[in-house]
Amino acid sequence: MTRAFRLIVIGLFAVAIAAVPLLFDGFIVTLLNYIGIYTLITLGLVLLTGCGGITSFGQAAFVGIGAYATAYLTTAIGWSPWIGLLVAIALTSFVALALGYITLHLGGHYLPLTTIAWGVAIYLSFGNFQFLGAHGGIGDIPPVSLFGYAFDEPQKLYYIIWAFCGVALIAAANLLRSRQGRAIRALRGGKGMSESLGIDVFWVRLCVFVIAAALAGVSGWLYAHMTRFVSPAPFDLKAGIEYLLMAVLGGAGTISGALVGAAAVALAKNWLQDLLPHITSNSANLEIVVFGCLFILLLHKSRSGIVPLVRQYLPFKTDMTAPPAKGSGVSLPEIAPPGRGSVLLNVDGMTKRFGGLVAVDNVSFEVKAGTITALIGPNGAGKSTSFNLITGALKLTAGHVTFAGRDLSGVKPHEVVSLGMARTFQHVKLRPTMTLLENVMLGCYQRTRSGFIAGALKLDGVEERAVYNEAMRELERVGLADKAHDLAGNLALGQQRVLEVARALAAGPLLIMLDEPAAGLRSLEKKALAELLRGLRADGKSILLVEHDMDFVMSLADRVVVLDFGKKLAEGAPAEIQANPAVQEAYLGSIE
Ligand SMILES: Nc1ncnc2c1ncn2[C@@H]1O[C@H](COP(=O)(O)OP(=O)(O)OP(=O)(O)O)[C@@H](O)[C@H]1O
Repeated sequence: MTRAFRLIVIGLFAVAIAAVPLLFDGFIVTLLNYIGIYTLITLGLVLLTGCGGITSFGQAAFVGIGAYATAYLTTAIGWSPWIGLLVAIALTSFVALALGYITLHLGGHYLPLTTIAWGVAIYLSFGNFQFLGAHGGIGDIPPVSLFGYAFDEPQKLYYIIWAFCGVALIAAANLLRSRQGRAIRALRGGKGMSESLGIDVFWVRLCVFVIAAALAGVSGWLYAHMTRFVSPAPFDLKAGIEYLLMAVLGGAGTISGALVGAAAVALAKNWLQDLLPHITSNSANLEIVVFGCLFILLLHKSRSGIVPLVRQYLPFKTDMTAPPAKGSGVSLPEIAPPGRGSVLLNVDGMTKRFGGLVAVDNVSFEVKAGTITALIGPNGAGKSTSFNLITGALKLTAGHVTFAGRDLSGVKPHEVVSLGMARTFQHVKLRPTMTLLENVMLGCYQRTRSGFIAGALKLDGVEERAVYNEAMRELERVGLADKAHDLAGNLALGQQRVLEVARALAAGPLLIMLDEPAAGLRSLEKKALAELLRGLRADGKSILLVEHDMDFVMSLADRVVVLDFGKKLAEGAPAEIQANPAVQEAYLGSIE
């Protein structure tokens, strides 16, 4: 979708929204008010669950905190609802910060389970605090007013609700296109991939968790001043599940999905509330059953939700990538390369035990600046484990790794890339739903600084242009520039490996660590890759590679280190290694 077309769509949507209270009755306006309030909560879940992969059943509790905060302050203390808004945002953010700090390091299904636990705990607390009116709740909440004008009717508050929605939708869309937005979208690729790009996974997860909670808090504030009454019931676990359903139904990874999902569930609920009493006297329970069936149907038909399903049939594609850069006055910071031939990486007595298994046993070697070093050996020899130890993805049991003169013990995995070390993986780790360009732009993460606010407010234009230019340069270098706007998931495996190399290069590394880069490549592609690596060496880059294709290795490497059963078996120039009887027996003989 072109920028102009997108602006026209947004403009028409804004005009339509603005006209509604003038054209429709109170019932429709109230329904739209609820849709707007739900959209804010769902938008948080789009960022948190759809993009960041963190499933939360507890968002209703944050809505409750926002609602109760303003209800209490405006009724018991008599403060302005606008102060109530600030406190609602601050309180939900603070509670999210505390809960996130304690729980977000958990993986798998443990984290969603904790969201149920704290969601229920917060909901139950509302009913137990006397100063919050216990189960009776708080009534007589004043309306929001601005310069003496009270937004005391649904038709009036409608504009406030949709103004908040509009700002939040645009800010979230900007955020997802920015540096930190790409980091959020990378989270689903796993910790190993994100950390290798320099992303502090815990910190990004915490930030997106707080943003989602703050959006729920704002929604709670709007809810309190719309209904003018709060009680615990609307903030229970069932509501939390419904919000999650909205996000999944709309399209959990899409901004417009928040609006579509919120509208779909609100309309369906409304329709069911009219219909079900004709069928049963216990319509509330049947409503849940119908929702459950709809959910199952959706997961069968389109797991990614309504928006991605509809998008397949649209005549244009949406592209999250920054527009082509105009002007080239900015460039990303480079790390000064060490003198050619100086020791860049020193591995000394590196050892790793997994229980009783010694996967890497007292291995030592060096990589000199401007050279290609290959790490070879039979399956299970400890090559990938060595990579993970050097990059900090695994902790050493014993030994030292020194890079560019710095001892890496104590350096966190996501900090290593900023020292000038970038890597690829034996099993390719890309984001298949992001374009090639976005995947490579992710590689620039550590060379840039824009934060969440800069991204949401689009204050990062200069840096984004530089990132775009750098990513295109690396895609051209590896021969994938013509596919820059395609999805990475549509590439053949060989090309995905090459894309990973481009992403590693975008980090501006001194040392590029390639784990089986030629696996799955056809012979012409291998030749092109070998040429690329020679070119990088000529530019002063150092390369450490693990590879099973011996023709590829021997024609390329300056030095070869052979591992066998975790131990270093031999080290030398390719010709020496090929002539080494021990290596012949342990490895080279067996692969011919
Ligand atoms: N996380 C882990 N826990 C336990 N054992 C592991 C772990 N990772 C690797 N190993 C074991 O360590 C040994 C070395 O594995 P590694 O993957 O480093 O070998 P490799 O040389 O890269 O092999 P390949 O060429 O097949 O990739 C193997 O015996 C493997 O089973």
